[in-house]
Amino acid sequence: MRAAQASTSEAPLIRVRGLENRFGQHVVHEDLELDLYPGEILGVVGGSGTGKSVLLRSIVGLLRPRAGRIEVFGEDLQSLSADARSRLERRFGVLFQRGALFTSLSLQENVALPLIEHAGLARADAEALARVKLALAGLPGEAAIKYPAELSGGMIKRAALARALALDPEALFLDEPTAGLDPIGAAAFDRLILTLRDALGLSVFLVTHDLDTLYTACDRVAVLSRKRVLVADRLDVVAATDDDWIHDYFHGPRGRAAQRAANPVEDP
Ligand SMILES: Nc1ncnc2c1ncn2[C@@H]1O[C@H](COP(=O)(O)OP(=O)(O)OP(=O)(O)O)[C@@H](O)[C@H]1O
Repeated sequence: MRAAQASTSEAPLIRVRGLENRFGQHVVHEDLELDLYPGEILGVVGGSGTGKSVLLRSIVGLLRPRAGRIEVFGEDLQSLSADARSRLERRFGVLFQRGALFTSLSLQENVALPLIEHAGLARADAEALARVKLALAGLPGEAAIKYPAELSGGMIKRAALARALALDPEALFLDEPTAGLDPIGAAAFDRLILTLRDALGLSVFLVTHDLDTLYTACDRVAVLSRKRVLVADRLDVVAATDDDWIHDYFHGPRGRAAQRAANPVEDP
């Protein structure tokens, strides 16, 4: 397993306390607690429908929780004015599950858009910077003028990542970034996230079902279950937690294979 980069002794970058989310009678989160520390890659896992995406959307300000407190960079999200909130939200980069690129725009136009809208750059400057971001996300130069429909799933993810990086965020939120990628593409994406975190000092909140991602990229893992975070800790601690879902997930055939791949010499 990789060494943890984050210092959990520092003040958290994001602090969630007493979070409650519900849709009608359906309670998704109740008294949920979670921290994201500076420089860490936090993997967020849980069964389907346990509220991983809802948690992500609450933290980035796309969903107003029913109750609770979300502190981001030391500020209480709910008590900020709309302007202050919008300034704060620009310090996040978000990669949504399906990439959410504009299909009628080329990749460089997609990535340039936040630079024009939020940073006030002229189009030519924004597109030049967009090409740098696309390269940072591992795309070849000729991809810049392509349209999303012309790209593979892996390239779309990279373009969406480039857009999430457009405004030089301090924290990156990724919703199932390797879903739909083949294993080689997924492994390359995991390495890219690690490289970017190390190079740019990002803190990363990463929703995933991908066990390989947990083993190769994450410093800590948070498990969502029964409306809250059941445990958030290093992977070995989480995997040893006494809980049926955790046991099935980490110690089933896929979990064992991911662990073997991550620790080939430790396996008998
Ligand atoms: N806008 C909404 N209106 C009503 N219910 C919603 C809404 N968004 C999410 N939900 C419900 O909240 C629950 C949690 O959804 P969420 O998408 O966060 O799950 P998840 O853990 O990310 O699942 P998956 O792993 O399948 O992506 C689900 O039961 C979902 O149907």
